[in-house]
Amino acid sequence: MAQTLETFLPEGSLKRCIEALTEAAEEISSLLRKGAGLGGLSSVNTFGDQQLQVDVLADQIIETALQRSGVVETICSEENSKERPCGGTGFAVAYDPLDGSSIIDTNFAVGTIFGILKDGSFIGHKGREFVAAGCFVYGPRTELTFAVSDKEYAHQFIFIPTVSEDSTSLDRWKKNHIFTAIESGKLFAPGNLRSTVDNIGYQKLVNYWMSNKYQLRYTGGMVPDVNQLLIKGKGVFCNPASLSSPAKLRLLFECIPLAFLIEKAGGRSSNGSVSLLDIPITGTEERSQVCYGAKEEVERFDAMVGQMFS
Ligand SMILES: O=P(O)(O)OC[C@H]1O[C@](O)(COP(=O)(O)O)[C@@H](O)[C@@H]1O
Repeated sequence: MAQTLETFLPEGSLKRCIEALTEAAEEISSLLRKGAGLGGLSSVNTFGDQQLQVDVLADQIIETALQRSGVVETICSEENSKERPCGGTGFAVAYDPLDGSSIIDTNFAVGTIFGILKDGSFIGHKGREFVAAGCFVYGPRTELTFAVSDKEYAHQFIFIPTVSEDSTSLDRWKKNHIFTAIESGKLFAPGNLRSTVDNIGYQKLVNYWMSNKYQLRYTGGMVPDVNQLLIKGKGVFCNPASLSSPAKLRLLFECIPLAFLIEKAGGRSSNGSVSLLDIPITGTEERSQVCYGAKEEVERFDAMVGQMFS
């Protein structure tokens, strides 16, 4: 019988926190499948992005679930980046409620990204201190891919909406993968390609991938595009910056949690010079260029793109 999240996580506050996130993800997943909230809102988030109704809905669903858990002291999100009380004790949780706003209308896979720290604030900490991080993928299947600090590797669970008398909500999440390595392999997911106009290092790197017949696999959704590196066990994802196309990805809500996942699965992460897990968190609104993938691929990114424009 497949292991479930119920038996994978030891009893305790982290299990309660992950359970709250799964309950929210189940609700968001059903919202998306019903096509709810696709319309734009007049409001913008703290990063100045126009918000979709479903962005704000997902943000509220996660906030409510974390409040109900009683184990979360502080939350902040891409839709509302200010750290704010969550009424519980124990963790600080940072999240991007719905990553891929620009591709929801095209019905591509999107996701929720989260990072958990055992403290009341993220400020002054680093991603390497997180106790757990990961993402929910809302594609043909709804899946959770995450890692915890006191367990090896990264793990994936698929949501099977079964209801039986003696099962808990976490029993609906069945183990379907363990990720132990990300090797070199010819798969590339090149974000912010328009920055190749004035980022010559990135231009040369893209030419390298193409002249070495790398396979292009890019949807424009960070969650499915990074998650594929774990599933395929190979390749490279990047979203570099340039003067004309500055960094857009949010360090705390997107870059660090996915770096935690990739590095637990044996891959590497970088901002062009250091691991994203070694960048001190000085605020909740920082952006960064990113690269994730096999050791060799990330080293090539650092050598050819580096940190010129971030
Ligand atoms: O269009 P680009 O520059 O390739 O960047 C796409 C990136 O921006 C994002 O859409 C940003 O995410 P949001 O949808 O949360 O704003 C990522 O999912 C994706 O990887």
